[in-house]
Amino acid sequence: MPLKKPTSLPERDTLRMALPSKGRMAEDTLQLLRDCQLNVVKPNPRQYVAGISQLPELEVWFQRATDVVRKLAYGDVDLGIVGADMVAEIGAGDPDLVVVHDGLRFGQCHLALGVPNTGRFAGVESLDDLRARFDRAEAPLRVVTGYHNVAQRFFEANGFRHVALLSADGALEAAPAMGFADIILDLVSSGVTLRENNLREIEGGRVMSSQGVLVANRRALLQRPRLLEIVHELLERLDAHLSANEFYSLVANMRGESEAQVAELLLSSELLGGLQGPTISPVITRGPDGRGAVQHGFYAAQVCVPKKQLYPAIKEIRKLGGSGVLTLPIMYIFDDEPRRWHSLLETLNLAPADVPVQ
Ligand SMILES: Nc1ncnc2c1ncn2[C@@H]1O[C@H](COP(=O)(O)OP(=O)(O)OP(=O)(O)O)[C@@H](O)[C@H]1O
Ligand SMILES: O=P(O)(O)OC[C@H]1O[C@H](OP(=O)(O)OP(=O)(O)O)[C@H](O)[C@@H]1O
Ligand SMILES: [Mg+2]
Repeated sequence: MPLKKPTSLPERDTLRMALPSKGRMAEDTLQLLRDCQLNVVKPNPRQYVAGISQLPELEVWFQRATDVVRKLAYGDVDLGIVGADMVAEIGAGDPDLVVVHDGLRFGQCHLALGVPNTGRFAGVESLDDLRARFDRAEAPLRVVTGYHNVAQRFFEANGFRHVALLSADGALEAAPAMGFADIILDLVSSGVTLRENNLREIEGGRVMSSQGVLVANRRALLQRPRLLEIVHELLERLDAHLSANEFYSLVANMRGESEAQVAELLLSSELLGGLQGPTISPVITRGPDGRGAVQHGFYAAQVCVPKKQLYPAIKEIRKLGGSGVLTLPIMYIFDDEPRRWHSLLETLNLAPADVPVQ
């Protein structure tokens, strides 16, 4: 019989965060935290508890992805990092789970139906086709998946009435060829596994997209002293790193009559407006007397551009008379207050004044 969820939080003095112990998310989670200057120190590889020196009151527990969500739901851990797919499957509709950060930009994949290219399913192009031809009481559609809860909701929402959900612990893509199932519902990222197994996605067959998310236990957020402060710090560090990762900082020499005129030139371009407009500085060179002298008609301009727009931005700078463009990575962008912090406070019905954070 399943254990009923306790009505009060387990008593303990420490705060706990669960991270995936193995699989694809494990190393990327640790790397993300390292990128935020948070080093998880694991005394030895077989040990399941670790610490982060910058957050001494937080214990880190390594758990299988499914257990990260279960333990969050029960309040045995207060925070966790896991794929959104796992939250949907294991924690669906649980009011105790609060997604604090919904886009950690790793573990990107989506859950989708995989339908055989050959045989009875060869002509099925869309979910509507699939329902019209294979949702039959006399021969239910056999779907193998590790995501029974997600699958059940998806098929119900899409009007299927005769689906048999089957289980397997891995290599689901082999099941249709083996004759064990008709189609699969599994994670896809590059699509190679589907393709190599003679399966394909169909129109309307995408179930949900997923990436790493930071999740918390709602009651822990409200009742455990210091947890909200730690969450605030995590959100600040994560967003500072994740948003910096999207941009390059460019420094270029620009010809112009004045700072204002150079600024105007740059602002005339959509690409070069920067995050908050460009920064323009005079260029100082050594004069004949050995002292610094302002070089007239020359300015250094600094702008941030999206990484994907790097080359168009450089062409634009040249078009505006710029030269010598230095391209620098940005480590962190600490903005005023993370947008997700405000959303979290709203979710918890708290006012900013209730949570004094530095
Ligand atoms: N191909 C993929 N590309 C990107 N992310 C993925 C991919 N497969 C899985 N993930 C993400 O990683 C999480 C963990 O999956 P993974 O397959 O590494 O572990 P697992 O299947 O839970 O455990 P095990 O290694 O024991 O099978 C998934 O819940 C999902 O969020
Ligand atoms: O679209 P692709 O890039 O090919 O990735 C999809 C595959 O990745 C996952 O399996 P994984 O490699 O984690 O193996 P597993 O079944 O042992 O978990 C998933 O279950 C798919 O089989
Ligand atoms: Mg897997």
